[in-house]
Amino acid sequence: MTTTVPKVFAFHEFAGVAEAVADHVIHAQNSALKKGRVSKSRQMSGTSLNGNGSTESKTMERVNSVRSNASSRGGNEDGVIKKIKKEKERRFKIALSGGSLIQVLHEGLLKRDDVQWGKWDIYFADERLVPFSSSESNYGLAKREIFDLINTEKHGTPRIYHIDESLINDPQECADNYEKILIKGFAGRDSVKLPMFDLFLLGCAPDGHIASLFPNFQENLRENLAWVIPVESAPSGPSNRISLTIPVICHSHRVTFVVEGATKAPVIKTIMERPEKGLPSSIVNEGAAGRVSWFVDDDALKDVFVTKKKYKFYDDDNLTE
Ligand SMILES: O=C(O)[C@H](O)[C@@H](O)[C@H](O)[C@H](O)COP(=O)(O)O
Repeated sequence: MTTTVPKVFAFHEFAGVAEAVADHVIHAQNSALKKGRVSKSRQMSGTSLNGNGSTESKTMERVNSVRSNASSRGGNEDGVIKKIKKEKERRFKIALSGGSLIQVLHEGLLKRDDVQWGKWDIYFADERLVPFSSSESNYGLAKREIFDLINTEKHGTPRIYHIDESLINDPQECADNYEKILIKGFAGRDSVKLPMFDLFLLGCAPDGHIASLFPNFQENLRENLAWVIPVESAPSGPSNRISLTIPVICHSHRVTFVVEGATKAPVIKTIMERPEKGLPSSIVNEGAAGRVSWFVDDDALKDVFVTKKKYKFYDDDNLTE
Protein backbone atom coordinates (compact mmCIF):
# COMPACT_ATOMS: atom_id res chain seq x y z
CA MET A 1 0.00 0.00 0.00
CA THR A 2 1.37 3.42 -0.93
CA THR A 3 0.91 6.19 1.59
CA THR A 4 -1.82 8.54 0.57
CA VAL A 5 -2.38 11.56 2.71
CA PRO A 6 -5.96 12.83 2.84
CA LYS A 7 -6.96 16.41 3.68
CA VAL A 8 -7.23 16.71 7.44
CA PHE A 9 -9.14 19.74 8.77
CA ALA A 10 -8.45 20.37 12.45
CA PHE A 11 -10.74 22.15 14.93
CA HIS A 12 -10.34 23.33 18.49
CA GLU A 13 -13.84 22.36 19.48
CA PHE A 14 -16.96 20.45 18.52
CA ALA A 15 -18.96 23.53 17.45
CA GLY A 16 -16.30 24.33 14.88
CA VAL A 17 -16.53 20.83 13.44
CA ALA A 18 -20.31 21.00 13.10
CA GLU A 19 -20.31 24.33 11.25
CA ALA A 20 -17.54 23.34 8.90
CA VAL A 21 -19.04 19.93 8.15
CA ALA A 22 -22.37 21.61 7.36
CA ASP A 23 -20.61 23.99 4.98
CA HIS A 24 -18.76 21.12 3.31
CA VAL A 25 -22.02 19.15 2.90
CA ILE A 26 -23.82 22.16 1.43
CA HIS A 27 -20.95 22.78 -0.98
CA ALA A 28 -21.21 19.14 -2.09
CA GLN A 29 -24.96 19.66 -2.50
CA ASN A 30 -24.46 22.83 -4.55
CA SER A 31 -21.84 21.19 -6.74
CA ALA A 32 -24.14 18.22 -7.38
CA LEU A 33 -27.11 20.41 -8.18
CA LYS A 34 -25.00 23.15 -9.78
CA LYS A 35 -27.14 25.57 -7.84
CA GLY A 36 -24.35 27.63 -6.34
CA ARG A 37 -25.38 30.73 -8.18
CA VAL A 38 -28.77 30.72 -6.45
CA SER A 39 -27.73 30.46 -2.84
CA LYS A 40 -25.63 32.52 -0.49
CA SER A 41 -23.04 30.13 0.87
CA ARG A 42 -23.45 30.86 4.55
CA GLN A 43 -26.95 32.22 4.28
CA MET A 44 -28.76 31.87 7.60
CA SER A 45 -31.93 33.62 6.45
CA GLY A 46 -33.44 35.25 3.38
CA THR A 47 -35.15 33.84 0.29
CA SER A 48 -35.36 30.13 0.64
CA LEU A 49 -35.68 27.46 -1.97
CA ASN A 50 -38.74 25.31 -2.10
CA GLY A 51 -38.99 21.55 -2.03
CA ASN A 52 -37.68 21.22 -5.55
CA GLY A 53 -34.59 23.18 -4.72
CA SER A 54 -34.90 25.78 -7.44
CA THR A 55 -38.22 27.54 -7.25
CA GLU A 56 -40.73 26.42 -9.83
CA SER A 57 -41.21 30.00 -10.93
CA LYS A 58 -37.47 30.57 -11.37
CA THR A 59 -37.24 27.56 -13.68
CA MET A 60 -40.26 28.69 -15.69
CA GLU A 61 -38.82 32.20 -15.90
CA ARG A 62 -35.63 30.75 -17.37
CA VAL A 63 -37.53 28.47 -19.77
CA ASN A 64 -39.70 31.38 -20.96
CA SER A 65 -36.76 33.68 -21.41
CA VAL A 66 -34.92 31.00 -23.48
CA ARG A 67 -38.08 30.58 -25.57
CA SER A 68 -38.50 34.26 -26.31
CA ASN A 69 -34.78 34.81 -27.01
CA ALA A 70 -34.64 31.80 -29.29
CA SER A 71 -37.79 32.70 -31.19
CA SER A 72 -36.64 36.30 -31.69
CA ARG A 73 -33.46 34.83 -33.24
CA GLY A 74 -35.47 32.22 -35.10
CA GLY A 75 -33.43 29.49 -33.34
CA ASN A 76 -34.32 26.09 -31.93
CA GLU A 77 -34.67 26.33 -28.17
CA ASP A 78 -35.33 22.64 -27.40
CA GLY A 79 -31.79 21.69 -26.43
CA VAL A 80 -31.42 24.55 -23.97
CA ILE A 81 -34.83 23.93 -22.43
CA LYS A 82 -34.04 20.24 -22.03
CA LYS A 83 -30.82 21.22 -20.27
CA ILE A 84 -32.64 23.54 -17.86
CA LYS A 85 -35.25 20.89 -17.11
CA LYS A 86 -32.57 18.26 -16.58
CA GLU A 87 -30.79 20.57 -14.17
CA LYS A 88 -34.06 20.96 -12.27
CA GLU A 89 -34.38 17.18 -11.93
CA ARG A 90 -30.88 16.71 -10.48
CA ARG A 91 -30.71 15.25 -6.99
CA PHE A 92 -28.08 15.19 -4.31
CA LYS A 93 -27.23 11.64 -3.28
CA ILE A 94 -25.74 11.28 0.15
CA ALA A 95 -24.92 8.35 2.45
CA LEU A 96 -25.04 8.86 6.23
CA SER A 97 -23.44 6.82 8.98
CA GLY A 98 -24.82 6.66 12.49
CA GLY A 99 -23.19 7.56 15.80
CA SER A 100 -22.07 11.06 16.73
CA LEU A 101 -22.15 12.18 13.08
CA ILE A 102 -25.91 12.59 13.40
CA GLN A 103 -25.47 15.09 16.24
CA VAL A 104 -22.87 16.97 14.21
CA LEU A 105 -25.32 17.26 11.31
CA HIS A 106 -28.11 18.23 13.68
CA GLU A 107 -25.98 21.08 15.07
CA GLY A 108 -24.59 22.21 11.75
CA LEU A 109 -27.26 21.69 9.11
CA LEU A 110 -30.56 22.52 10.76
CA LYS A 111 -29.65 26.17 11.26
CA ARG A 112 -28.59 26.67 7.66
CA ASP A 113 -31.13 28.11 5.29
CA ASP A 114 -29.46 26.90 2.11
CA VAL A 115 -30.00 23.17 2.49
CA GLN A 116 -32.19 22.07 -0.41
CA TRP A 117 -33.64 19.16 1.53
CA GLY A 118 -36.28 18.52 -1.12
CA LYS A 119 -33.53 17.56 -3.57
CA TRP A 120 -31.75 15.13 -1.26
CA ASP A 121 -31.75 11.34 -1.68
CA ILE A 122 -30.54 10.03 1.67
CA TYR A 123 -29.20 6.50 2.09
CA PHE A 124 -27.50 4.85 5.06
CA ALA A 125 -23.87 3.74 5.08
CA ASP A 126 -24.90 1.00 7.47
CA GLU A 127 -27.72 -0.01 9.74
CA ARG A 128 -27.95 -1.87 13.00
CA LEU A 129 -30.68 -4.51 12.77
CA VAL A 130 -32.89 -3.27 15.58
CA PRO A 131 -36.36 -1.72 15.48
CA PHE A 132 -36.40 1.91 14.29
CA SER A 133 -37.75 2.92 17.69
CA SER A 134 -34.56 1.66 19.38
CA SER A 135 -31.95 4.24 20.39
CA GLU A 136 -29.45 2.03 18.51
CA SER A 137 -31.12 2.39 15.11
CA ASN A 138 -29.18 4.69 12.77
CA TYR A 139 -32.29 5.56 10.80
CA GLY A 140 -34.29 6.05 14.00
CA LEU A 141 -31.64 8.42 15.37
CA ALA A 142 -31.38 10.40 12.14
CA LYS A 143 -35.17 10.63 11.95
CA ARG A 144 -35.52 11.98 15.48
CA GLU A 145 -32.48 14.29 15.36
CA ILE A 146 -32.70 15.57 11.79
CA PHE A 147 -35.53 14.50 9.48
CA ASP A 148 -38.38 15.24 11.89
CA LEU A 149 -36.96 18.71 12.53
CA ILE A 150 -36.67 19.91 8.93
CA ASN A 151 -38.94 22.78 7.99
CA THR A 152 -40.29 20.86 5.00
CA GLU A 153 -42.73 23.58 3.95
CA LYS A 154 -39.82 25.88 3.40
CA HIS A 155 -37.09 23.49 2.29
CA GLY A 156 -38.93 20.47 0.90
CA THR A 157 -38.93 16.85 2.01
CA PRO A 158 -35.91 14.64 1.37
CA ARG A 159 -36.35 11.15 -0.03
CA ILE A 160 -35.08 8.77 2.62
CA TYR A 161 -34.05 5.23 1.78
CA HIS A 162 -33.77 3.03 4.86
CA ILE A 163 -33.79 -0.72 5.36
CA ASP A 164 -37.01 -2.70 5.48
CA GLU A 165 -37.69 -2.91 9.21
CA SER A 166 -39.61 -6.16 8.78
CA LEU A 167 -36.35 -7.89 7.73
CA ILE A 168 -34.23 -7.14 10.80
CA ASN A 169 -34.19 -10.79 11.84
CA ASP A 170 -32.63 -11.89 8.58
CA PRO A 171 -29.37 -9.99 7.89
CA GLN A 172 -28.78 -11.55 4.45
CA GLU A 173 -32.32 -10.85 3.26
CA CYS A 174 -32.16 -7.35 4.71
CA ALA A 175 -28.85 -6.63 2.92
CA ASP A 176 -30.16 -8.02 -0.37
CA ASN A 177 -33.29 -5.94 -0.07
CA TYR A 178 -31.33 -2.76 0.69
CA GLU A 179 -29.08 -3.48 -2.28
CA LYS A 180 -32.19 -3.64 -4.47
CA ILE A 181 -33.25 -0.26 -3.10
CA LEU A 182 -29.86 1.15 -4.10
CA ILE A 183 -30.00 -0.48 -7.51
CA LYS A 184 -33.34 1.16 -8.14
CA GLY A 185 -32.10 4.55 -6.93
CA PHE A 186 -28.94 4.40 -9.02
CA ALA A 187 -30.52 3.40 -12.31
CA GLY A 188 -30.04 -0.34 -12.18
CA ARG A 189 -27.06 -2.59 -11.83
CA ASP A 190 -26.81 -3.32 -15.53
CA SER A 191 -26.14 0.28 -16.34
CA VAL A 192 -23.96 1.13 -13.34
CA LYS A 193 -21.27 -1.13 -11.92
CA LEU A 194 -21.25 0.82 -8.69
CA PRO A 195 -23.50 3.53 -7.32
CA MET A 196 -21.87 6.94 -7.14
CA PHE A 197 -22.80 9.02 -4.12
CA ASP A 198 -22.14 12.73 -4.31
CA LEU A 199 -21.06 12.56 -0.70
CA PHE A 200 -20.40 9.62 1.62
CA LEU A 201 -20.22 10.62 5.30
CA LEU A 202 -18.46 8.35 7.75
CA GLY A 203 -17.50 8.30 11.40
CA CYS A 204 -14.78 6.13 12.84
CA ALA A 205 -15.12 4.20 16.08
CA PRO A 206 -12.26 3.76 18.60
CA ASP A 207 -12.04 0.13 17.42
CA GLY A 208 -11.50 1.38 13.86
CA HIS A 209 -14.82 0.35 12.34
CA ILE A 210 -16.40 2.58 9.72
CA ALA A 211 -19.98 2.06 8.53
CA SER A 212 -20.34 -1.53 9.84
CA LEU A 213 -17.00 -2.66 8.44
CA PHE A 214 -14.87 -3.94 11.31
CA PRO A 215 -11.07 -4.22 11.18
CA ASN A 216 -10.87 -7.95 11.78
CA PHE A 217 -13.63 -8.92 9.38
CA GLN A 218 -11.24 -9.32 6.47
CA GLU A 219 -13.75 -11.03 4.21
CA ASN A 220 -16.11 -8.06 4.53
CA LEU A 221 -13.28 -5.64 3.82
CA ARG A 222 -12.37 -7.58 0.67
CA GLU A 223 -15.93 -7.84 -0.65
CA ASN A 224 -15.89 -6.57 -4.19
CA LEU A 225 -19.12 -7.76 -5.74
CA ALA A 226 -21.96 -6.88 -3.38
CA TRP A 227 -22.97 -3.29 -2.76
CA VAL A 228 -24.49 -4.22 0.60
CA ILE A 229 -23.42 -7.04 2.92
CA PRO A 230 -24.86 -8.60 6.05
CA VAL A 231 -22.67 -8.31 9.14
CA GLU A 232 -23.17 -10.80 11.94
CA SER A 233 -21.50 -11.04 15.36
CA ALA A 234 -20.24 -7.46 15.30
CA PRO A 235 -17.81 -6.99 18.22
CA SER A 236 -19.47 -3.79 19.45
CA GLY A 237 -23.01 -2.47 19.57
CA PRO A 238 -25.87 -4.48 18.07
CA SER A 239 -24.38 -7.66 16.63
CA ASN A 240 -26.44 -7.89 13.46
CA ARG A 241 -26.06 -5.16 10.89
CA ILE A 242 -25.88 -4.44 7.20
CA SER A 243 -23.20 -2.31 5.59
CA LEU A 244 -22.38 -0.73 2.28
CA THR A 245 -19.05 -2.06 1.04
CA ILE A 246 -15.59 -0.56 0.47
CA PRO A 247 -15.95 -0.34 -3.35
CA VAL A 248 -19.22 1.61 -2.95
CA ILE A 249 -17.64 3.99 -0.43
CA CYS A 250 -14.55 4.51 -2.58
CA HIS A 251 -16.58 5.14 -5.73
CA SER A 252 -18.20 8.23 -4.18
CA HIS A 253 -17.51 11.67 -5.53
CA ARG A 254 -16.47 12.80 -2.04
CA VAL A 255 -15.76 10.71 1.07
CA THR A 256 -15.73 12.57 4.36
CA PHE A 257 -14.86 11.36 7.84
CA VAL A 258 -16.05 13.22 10.91
CA VAL A 259 -14.30 12.24 14.13
CA GLU A 260 -14.10 13.86 17.52
CA GLY A 261 -13.02 13.05 21.06
CA ALA A 262 -9.91 11.88 22.88
CA THR A 263 -10.97 8.23 22.74
CA LYS A 264 -10.36 8.33 18.99
CA ALA A 265 -6.77 9.62 19.16
CA PRO A 266 -5.06 6.18 19.19
CA VAL A 267 -7.01 4.89 16.20
CA ILE A 268 -6.51 8.14 14.25
CA LYS A 269 -2.78 7.84 14.92
CA THR A 270 -2.73 4.34 13.45
CA ILE A 271 -4.84 5.34 10.44
CA MET A 272 -2.71 8.36 9.57
CA GLU A 273 0.73 7.08 10.52
CA ARG A 274 0.47 3.34 9.84
CA PRO A 275 -1.67 2.89 6.70
CA GLU A 276 0.06 -0.45 6.08
CA LYS A 277 -1.93 -1.86 9.01
CA GLY A 278 -4.92 -1.82 6.68
CA LEU A 279 -7.58 -0.39 8.99
CA PRO A 280 -10.83 0.20 7.07
CA SER A 281 -10.26 3.98 7.02
CA SER A 282 -6.76 3.53 5.63
CA ILE A 283 -8.19 1.38 2.84
CA VAL A 284 -10.62 4.20 2.02
CA ASN A 285 -7.91 6.88 2.25
CA GLU A 286 -6.06 4.90 -0.39
CA GLY A 287 -9.00 3.71 -2.52
CA ALA A 288 -10.62 7.15 -2.78
CA ALA A 289 -7.34 9.09 -2.81
CA GLY A 290 -7.80 12.74 -3.70
CA ARG A 291 -11.49 12.71 -2.71
CA VAL A 292 -11.15 12.08 1.01
CA SER A 293 -11.42 14.72 3.74
CA TRP A 294 -11.26 14.37 7.51
CA PHE A 295 -12.90 16.77 9.94
CA VAL A 296 -11.30 16.10 13.29
CA ASP A 297 -11.13 17.96 16.58
CA ASP A 298 -7.86 18.57 18.44
CA ASP A 299 -8.64 15.92 21.07
CA ALA A 300 -8.79 13.19 18.44
CA LEU A 301 -5.60 14.50 16.81
CA LYS A 302 -3.54 14.51 20.00
CA ASP A 303 -0.03 13.22 19.22
CA VAL A 304 -1.02 12.41 15.64
CA PHE A 305 1.68 13.30 13.16
CA VAL A 306 -0.18 14.58 10.11
CA THR A 307 -0.43 17.85 8.18
CA LYS A 308 -3.45 19.76 9.48
CA LYS A 309 -5.38 22.31 7.46
CA LYS A 310 -7.65 25.15 8.44
CA TYR A 311 -11.10 24.80 6.89
CA LYS A 312 -12.10 27.70 4.62
CA PHE A 313 -15.82 28.31 4.20
CA TYR A 314 -17.08 28.30 0.61
CA ASP A 315 -18.58 31.16 -1.29
CA ASP A 316 -20.89 29.24 -3.58
CA ASP A 317 -22.35 32.34 -5.20
CA ASN A 318 -19.79 31.96 -7.94
CA LEU A 319 -19.83 28.20 -8.13
CA THR A 320 -18.93 26.99 -11.59
CA GLU A 321 -17.96 23.41 -10.78
O1 LIG B 1 -23.64 2.10 13.09
C1 LIG B 1 -22.49 2.37 13.33
O2 LIG B 1 -21.78 1.71 14.14
C2 LIG B 1 -21.94 3.60 12.71
O3 LIG B 1 -22.41 3.91 11.47
C3 LIG B 1 -20.45 3.64 12.83
O4 LIG B 1 -19.71 3.35 11.72
C4 LIG B 1 -20.08 4.98 13.42
O5 LIG B 1 -19.91 5.94 12.43
C5 LIG B 1 -18.83 4.81 14.25
O6 LIG B 1 -19.07 3.83 15.21
C6 LIG B 1 -18.44 6.08 14.94
O7 LIG B 1 -19.42 6.42 15.85
P1 LIG B 1 -19.18 7.58 16.87
O8 LIG B 1 -18.94 8.80 16.04
O9 LIG B 1 -20.46 7.67 17.66
O10 LIG B 1 -18.01 7.21 17.69
